[in-house]
Amino acid sequence: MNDLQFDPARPLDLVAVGRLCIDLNANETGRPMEETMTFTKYVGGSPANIIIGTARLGMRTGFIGKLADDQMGRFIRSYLQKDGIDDSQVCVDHTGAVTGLAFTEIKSPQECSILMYRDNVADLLLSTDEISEDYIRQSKALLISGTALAQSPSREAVFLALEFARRHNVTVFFDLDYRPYTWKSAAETAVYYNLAAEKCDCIIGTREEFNMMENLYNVTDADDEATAARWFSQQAKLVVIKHGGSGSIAYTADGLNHRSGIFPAKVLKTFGAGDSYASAFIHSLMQGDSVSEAMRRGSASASIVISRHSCSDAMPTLEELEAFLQSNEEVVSGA
Ligand SMILES: Nc1ncnc2c1ncn2[C@@H]1O[C@H](COP(=O)(O)OP(=O)(O)OP(=O)(O)O)[C@@H](O)[C@H]1O
Ligand SMILES: O=C(O)C[C@@H](O)[C@H](O)C(=O)CO
Repeated sequence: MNDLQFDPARPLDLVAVGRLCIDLNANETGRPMEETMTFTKYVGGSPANIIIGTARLGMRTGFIGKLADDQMGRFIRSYLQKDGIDDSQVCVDHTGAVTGLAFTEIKSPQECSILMYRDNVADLLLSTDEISEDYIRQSKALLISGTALAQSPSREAVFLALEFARRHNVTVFFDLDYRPYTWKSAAETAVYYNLAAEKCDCIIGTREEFNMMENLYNVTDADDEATAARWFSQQAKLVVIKHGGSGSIAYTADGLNHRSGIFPAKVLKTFGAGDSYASAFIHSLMQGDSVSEAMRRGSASASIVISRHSCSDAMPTLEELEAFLQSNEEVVSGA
């Protein structure tokens, strides 16, 4: 059982804060970036992908972020609007900052990588005066994502959003979303991740991301239970540790753990797995499902997205997810 509370009187279900970017995914798969000639453009950035996923599943969503004043920024805004995501708190930079670009290389289903262009990006210029307490208090839940903590002023903006969420009993989900290229040093990264995580109700990350927070370098046998216990001594009521193709494990504050397997997929590329997992997991939990059911749905959504070309556009609708669950079996191997 999890103790997360969602106030039914709030008009919004989930508000995300953080980066809105562009993914340029290689059209020619099975070859290195050097030989890739064409790419397809999609909205990207982990919190953007997650909010798109939850909107597709029927949640009432909003986004707090900053866009570049360029064609890419306008493309992102119109995409959010098309999916019914409230963009009233998405502001526009006027200093000449640019939209972050992620070029993806799909050498094989197992060998995917991302080449980032993130100098002077607009998303990291979100500032505290662009965070509305009144907006945050209208939502049942807030999603934060680690990359927004990498630099000021975005870092302080996220901490202010966290403070407003705490003040108004808005449940906070933290998707760790650790992207090393955005950070200066491992020690600095861990400090800010820990400061944020101690204020969050539900923490979702891969084993490697939790290792980073615990300053465990080159450790292959870290203890999931000890990790969860560390966060239960703070604000957390639910800790989800993902193990890629081996599934995931969630811990609840009552001392129970819940294991999920995977839905075998015809993998096209692995990125986007985490974001699609998070969106269906959060949606399911907020519908009142058990933690185990939420994990099952997260795994199913991940399986759908890794078999498709994009991360955002590939997010399933509720009908697609239900149909997938009807016709596919989860395989549990033990995370
Ligand atoms: N090869 C796979 N086949 C089927 N499902 C998978 C596979 N890899 C991952 N998943 C599903 O996706 C979930 C999240 O995967 P993972 O641990 O790779 O997250 P992540 O590293 O955050 O993803 P991302 O690559 O998007 O950053 C897993 O718990 C699992 O349910
Ligand atoms: O911004 C990034 O780090 C890349 C994302 O845009 C991309 O969609 C992804 O990797 C999803 O997990």
